[in-house]
Amino acid sequence: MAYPEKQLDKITGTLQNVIFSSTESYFKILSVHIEESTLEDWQEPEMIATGTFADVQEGSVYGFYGQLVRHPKYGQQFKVDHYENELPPDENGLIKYFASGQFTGIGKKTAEKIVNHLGLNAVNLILDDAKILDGIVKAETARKLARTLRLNLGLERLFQIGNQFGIGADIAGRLYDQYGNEAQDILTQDPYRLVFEFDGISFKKADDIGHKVGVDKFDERRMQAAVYATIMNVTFQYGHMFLSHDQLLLSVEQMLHQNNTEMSNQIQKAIQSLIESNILVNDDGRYYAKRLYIAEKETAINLKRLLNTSSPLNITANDIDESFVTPGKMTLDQIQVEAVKTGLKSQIFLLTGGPGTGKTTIIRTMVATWKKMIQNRAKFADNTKDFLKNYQVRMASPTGRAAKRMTEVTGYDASTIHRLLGIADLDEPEFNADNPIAGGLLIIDEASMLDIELTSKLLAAVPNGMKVIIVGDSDQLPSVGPGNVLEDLVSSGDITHIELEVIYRQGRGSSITELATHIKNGELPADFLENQPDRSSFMVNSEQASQAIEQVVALAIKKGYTQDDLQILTPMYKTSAGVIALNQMAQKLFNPLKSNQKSLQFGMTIFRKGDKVLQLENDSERDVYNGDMGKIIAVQYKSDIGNDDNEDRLIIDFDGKELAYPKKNLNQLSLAYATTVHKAQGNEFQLVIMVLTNHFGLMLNRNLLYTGITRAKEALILVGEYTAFERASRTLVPKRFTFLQQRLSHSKTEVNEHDSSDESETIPEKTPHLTTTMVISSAVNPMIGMENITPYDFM
Ligand SMILES: Nc1ncnc2c1ncn2[C@@H]1O[C@H](COP(=O)(O)OP(=O)(O)OP(=O)(O)O)[C@@H](O)[C@H]1O
Repeated sequence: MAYPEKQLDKITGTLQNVIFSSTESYFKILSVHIEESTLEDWQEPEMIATGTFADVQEGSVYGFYGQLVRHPKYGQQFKVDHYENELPPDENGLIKYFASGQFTGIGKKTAEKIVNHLGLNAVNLILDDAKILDGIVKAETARKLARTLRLNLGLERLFQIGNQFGIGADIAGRLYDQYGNEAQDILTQDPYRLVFEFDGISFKKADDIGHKVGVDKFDERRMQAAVYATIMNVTFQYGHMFLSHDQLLLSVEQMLHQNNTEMSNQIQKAIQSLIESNILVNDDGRYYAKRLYIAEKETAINLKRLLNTSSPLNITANDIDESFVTPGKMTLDQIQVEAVKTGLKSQIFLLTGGPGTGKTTIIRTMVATWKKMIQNRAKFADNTKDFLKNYQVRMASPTGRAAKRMTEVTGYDASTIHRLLGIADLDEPEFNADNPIAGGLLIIDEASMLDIELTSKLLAAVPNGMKVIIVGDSDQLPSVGPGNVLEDLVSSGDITHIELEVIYRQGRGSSITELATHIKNGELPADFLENQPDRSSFMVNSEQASQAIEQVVALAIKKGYTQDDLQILTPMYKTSAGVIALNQMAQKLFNPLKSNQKSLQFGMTIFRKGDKVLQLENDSERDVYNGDMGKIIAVQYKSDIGNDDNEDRLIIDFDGKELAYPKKNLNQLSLAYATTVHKAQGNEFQLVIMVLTNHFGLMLNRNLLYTGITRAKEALILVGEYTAFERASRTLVPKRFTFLQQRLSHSKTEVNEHDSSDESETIPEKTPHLTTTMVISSAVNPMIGMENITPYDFM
């Protein structure tokens, strides 16, 4: 195999010592004594080399390929792209190497025999395939020799091979962690296996490698990986639970850029094989990834289980009446009272409503009423303490912020659902069907964010008899992960549901809730462009949007708004009015660079003390989740006193919890002055600046706009193009293909693995992302009423 190499300099030298070795990655800093080099400008006998290295040995000779760079603090050093162990250069040296005693069963004679047969390239030939030693040494000796060579050189080789395939050292290191010495064979002989098993190699990457190593285009491993990757992309990118046969076929053909009869036959064969090997499920024409099928099926089964049990407390209407606690001096309206009473009586209850309709008020009332009721009952229990524990209220939400808010309003502990279930990364939850959570009443808020997999885990851990109250706003964006849980539960009709419609929020923030109601109904209000005490719109064309936002933010700062109060929301990362550009702009305004200020850079982002930051992924172990916002309270360099990470790091405060982010973890963070609407779900801010322009094209939909504006508690400023806002308000988010609703509605027929009842769900024939049609509003003058408006009008 010959793969093209990058043009790099080479230093050959003896490793003198390892100055630094990261404990969590393969990053190392080495001091190298140079024996030979292609660098023209370097005259010193030694050089500092940095990069990703396997278990390198001090005193050994290596060839380092890379470039001379200037580190701002440490001066010139050699940044290593890849390296190789410089094996002895002649036959005598190689014989000595094999006979050195480190290879069991090999003395001088056997070493000579190996080198005579295999020549100077013996090591590489053995690493490629140990069978080459057949007939030269005994099978057992050959096996041990190959094993020791791989232990010594395997990861180094993997780095080199990975480099030739465009796989960086991080991924190569992770491959080695997962597969050990087998990684090299997998990469070069069966790269498609990685699509199924390894998080970090896409189908496209595997296919590039497959192509280079000569895998046939109809090879069944390629076909199966293509089908699997397609279904995973469609479900995890677009939220669908399944595809029809034709959608799946069409999407795979599109991914492979080929649609002829032969290809179509091979894809269908691959679909069949994946079903036989239990990776896909064909559920009456709905093609699921097995794990999603199980999640949907178990969600339905657990909901039915819970619906069919009753609380041992046997709560009556009278019990609730006697314990009813109204929060503060408020008088709940009839439907709110009914929601509290029905909710506490039902085994499972759904409460939905837009902003300001009293969902939190009802949670407060329910919790207070439940607490009183349980305390009354506890008087008659054998063991009061146990009784109170067994019937305690549990509260959780998909995000940390929402959980914190629940705690604040109810005075009861709430947590993220991950925390409630004890989900640590990749492991099974600590609480599950065999080890259920304790309590008598479970309240889940922000349920629009529930995806099917989290819901399935949650419901499995709910014991029989525990009441479940699910609260959310079904007009918000659906969950990031697959499924459409809240809407499916509502439309199943099998679960008691009350929708709150009257908006109670008054004063500041109230015209925002009115606007939300209009948008929910698919229209912009007639007064959209008129300034309200709590809402204003600033219509500019897309090129002017970022400048307009800059002016608005500058003015907000003058008026005393802090970075915690203000949030810029935009649909996408790129474009001049996207997250990345707006963050850079807002950072300059909120946290301008001071001279000699410490900072850490990751990609294009420079983090410094005082910056508002966003966590981009779930880290259950540290209890910090995708969408959590924090503030950088310190930037610590490696040499700083008190830095026990031994590398540069940030200290971030997430609502009172301080976490360290060494440099290698900075990929989990971004600045958070501006975020996507998706990332802001579950969070609320005093002032929201919402940006929509027609550049955001297919992202413009009603749920996105609705979710964005309802993040604003006190004031909302809309910036962008009127037509974009109008288009968003008229465009429904594409429907997700799910079957939870039908599985629930068909509760009379047992849902099981072979369920093939005659559900008459019609599956749209084409994949939605391929055919999404947008309902674009009729022409409206974008500058209506804009003549005299300046940013001053908006504050
Ligand atoms: N029946 C009522 N009478 C008077 N005020 C009410 C009533 N119900 C709710 N409110 C008030 O309306 C405001 C909004 O209520 P609440 O926060 O419970 O709504 P919500 O649906 O949780 O809103 P959001 O989703 O925006 O947080 C609160 O100030 C609350 O005190």
